[in-house]
Amino acid sequence: MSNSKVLAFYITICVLAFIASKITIAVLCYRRWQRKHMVLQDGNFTGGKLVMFQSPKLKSIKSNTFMKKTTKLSSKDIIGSGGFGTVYKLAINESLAFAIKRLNRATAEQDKGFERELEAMGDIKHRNIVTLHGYYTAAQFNLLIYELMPNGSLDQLLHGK
Ligand SMILES: Nc1ncnc2c1ncn2[C@@H]1O[C@H](COP(=O)(O)OP(=O)(O)OP(=O)(O)O)[C@@H](O)[C@H]1O
Repeated sequence: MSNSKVLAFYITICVLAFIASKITIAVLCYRRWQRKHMVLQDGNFTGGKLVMFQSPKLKSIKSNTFMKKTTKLSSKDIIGSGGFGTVYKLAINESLAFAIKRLNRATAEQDKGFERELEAMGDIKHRNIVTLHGYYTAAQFNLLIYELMPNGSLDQLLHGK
């Protein structure tokens, strides 16, 4: 091999190594950023994935505790239902409770509804708008984890149950 070819070979190797190292650093930084923005992330709950956004309220809750209580929800915990799903009250302890909205995944439209709600509510933070704390997604259903409004809806307040 001529000298120029050897030189070109080394330069190519150096450029490729440089690009690979940059990509590795970018991936590691992105993963670190993702971890920082989630309190809990677990892919092992009956094949589903739980994601809780970072908030002081959730710091003390373990993902196992949260999921164990969620799987025990039954019809007696229902606090409402809308066009897309059923809403349950999930009490973690005496001072902490959430509203869990369960959306079935029977149709593509239901999946889209979940994604739309997640995108819209995940981006909003306002004292007059209920906070979305996270979500759980599994093969059969999706859950949206909301701050519980203990006094019910404005509709209920105005028109009764
Ligand atoms: N965060 C919450 N805290 C307390 N109750 C809630 C909460 N979110 C929903 N609910 C109750 O569950 C009911 C259904 O809510 P949901 O968001 O599923 O539907 P909706 O917004 O009323 O209607 P649609 O799904 O058709 O837009 C509400 O009317 C309310 O009574």
